[in-house]
Amino acid sequence: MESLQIKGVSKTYGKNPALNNIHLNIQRGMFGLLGPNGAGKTTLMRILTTIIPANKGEITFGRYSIKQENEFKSIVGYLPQSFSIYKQIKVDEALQHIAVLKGLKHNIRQKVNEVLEQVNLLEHQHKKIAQLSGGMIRRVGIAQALLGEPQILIVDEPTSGLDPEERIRFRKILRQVGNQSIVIISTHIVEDIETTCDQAAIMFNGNVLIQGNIRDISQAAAGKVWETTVTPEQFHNIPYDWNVISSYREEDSYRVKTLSEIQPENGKMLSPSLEDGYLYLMKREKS
Ligand SMILES: Nc1ncnc2c1ncn2[C@@H]1O[C@H](COP(=O)(O)OP(=O)(O)OP(=O)(O)O)[C@@H](O)[C@H]1O
Repeated sequence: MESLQIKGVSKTYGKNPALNNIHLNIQRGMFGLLGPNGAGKTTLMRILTTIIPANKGEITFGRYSIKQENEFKSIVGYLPQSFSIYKQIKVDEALQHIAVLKGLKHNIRQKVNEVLEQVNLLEHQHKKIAQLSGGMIRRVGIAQALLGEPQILIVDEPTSGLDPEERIRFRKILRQVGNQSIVIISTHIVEDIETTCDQAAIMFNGNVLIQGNIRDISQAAAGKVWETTVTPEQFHNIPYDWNVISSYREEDSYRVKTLSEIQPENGKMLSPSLEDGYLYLMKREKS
């Protein structure tokens, strides 16, 4: 099975480095790119979509190389975070127009219907974009990215701004696409990755800190996640260096989850989640 191979990719803006010698090997399925603002995720996605060139490195997918820009572009679909579309046009007309711009020549109406079906918008095809909710517009965004049957689909901040129901629906659509193609989602919402992805990479300051399956990344925090039960008074005076990740209110106490190299008093060790692994790696990099 072909994989997307990113080898030694670097990018600077003027003198400022944005990506430092990135290596990633991405297989079919859902792949998460996780990192805080400024980590370099958008830069990497813009390189993959050939919007900007890398300064160094190689990117290939089977016989396709990013050096043959137009050919490579034809196998990539992209939904940018800032996807917007003219509001006074109907859904099907908008997609037919985009299909032509993408260079599709035959059976355009049928191909538009297929992608509308994939994103559950077939019944809304004759509505104007202005009549759709934010979540539905985002699904139109996925539909346009799917035109041309890309082998690699890249989605930036897939669920930001969506309500919980639409978020779940959107993740489901991405997972369906991930059965046949590579889907790369870039986000700082850990839950998006935890609920949809098989594999992920964590980026920070232009570097890949770790790549692997979700469990492996979670394990970065193994032996460092603790749960302690405290009184309300103790809870309100928790020192900053406890590194509280989350807390749950019980009837007359609080359960507090913390990140620590050493066992806190009465601390019970927990098995780490992806968020714990991510927070641990961030803390390690920043200290
Ligand atoms: N067009 C640009 N010109 C100059 N510097 C840029 C440009 N785009 C990004 N950068 C810088 O490159 C670095 C990586 O930014 P990038 O947008 O790729 O990160 P990100 O992980 O996508 O962050 P965010 O989640 O905020 O979009 C940052 O230091 C950013 O300031």
